[in-house]
Amino acid sequence: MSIESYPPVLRRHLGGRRRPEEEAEAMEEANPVPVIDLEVLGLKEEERKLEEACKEWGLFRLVNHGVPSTLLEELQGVAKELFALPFEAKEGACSGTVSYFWGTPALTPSGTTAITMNMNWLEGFDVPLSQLSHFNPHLPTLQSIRLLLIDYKTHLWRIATTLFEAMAKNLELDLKFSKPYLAENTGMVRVYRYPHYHDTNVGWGMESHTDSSVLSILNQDHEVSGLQVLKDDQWLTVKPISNTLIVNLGDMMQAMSDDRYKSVSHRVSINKQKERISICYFVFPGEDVVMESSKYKPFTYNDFRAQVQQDIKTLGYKVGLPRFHQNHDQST
Ligand SMILES: O=C(O)CCC(=O)C(=O)O
Ligand SMILES: [Fe+2]
Repeated sequence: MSIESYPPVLRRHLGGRRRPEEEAEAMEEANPVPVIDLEVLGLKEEERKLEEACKEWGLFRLVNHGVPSTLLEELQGVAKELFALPFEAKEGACSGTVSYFWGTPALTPSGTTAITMNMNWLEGFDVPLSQLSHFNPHLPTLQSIRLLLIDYKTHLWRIATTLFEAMAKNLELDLKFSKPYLAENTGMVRVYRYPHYHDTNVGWGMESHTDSSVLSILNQDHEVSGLQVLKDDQWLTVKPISNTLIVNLGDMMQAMSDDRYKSVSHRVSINKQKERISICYFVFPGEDVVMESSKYKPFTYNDFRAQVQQDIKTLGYKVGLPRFHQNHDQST
């Protein structure tokens, strides 16, 4: 048998990459996720902690973030209600700006969908935050989410800019150039539900990946665990703790930091007993802003997204940043 005879998506699993199932998992107690306090981020000691978290983990837990705990809980509650609606109601509720998706099957090169091992056990709503005022759904639960998001998005942008400026300072980036690397109008929220299932070997809630964003901010279920982060070759389960947010760094942050900061690999496991809700925010560079760094060729986020989409279509997976490396051979 020659491995080259397999479609790329299958080679990836056979060709020496470790299968996620074979890797040990542990709770984060043994190696706790770093905690950053937003209220004292101006202090030297907290800046140092942030620097270490960005370098060593690419992920941290944010406390004293200023979002009322009632708002975080209401978002979780209304999302739960929304997903509890019949499938047809959810499918029929969206048009235009907000979309409903499930399973995210991979595309074959011909464009037809194929059920592959990349099937994610989830359903979700995609909400571009800049479009909230044009979105006027009939479904009362979707309308409630919309109203909560109008409030939440102000907090998200405040948190994202505060963290970004602290990171830019640590990295000694010139804010004059790097400010457009974080653009408010690119902000989007994905509201997910991961169904529970007794046999967790059927797959993943979401397979191992890095985010393409600059920063991602997660309001994860306060009770049901699922999010796992790769740290020193070990998968750690990130504990659900109420009134805290999880922040992870994406590919764009890794690029602008010249690889000093880490776009962290993470995934979501299926829970045996309970479904899990998460409300995730992603923010990106302005679409046509050229990212300059010493490790990568200059590229815009548009270039990056197009390449990711093409790789998913033809190879079945995201290659991501290595495609843009200064010495990357385009033929591979
Ligand atoms: O649901 C989560 O906790 C994580 C979701 C995620 O990683 C993503 O949407 O990129
Ligand atoms: Fe992610």
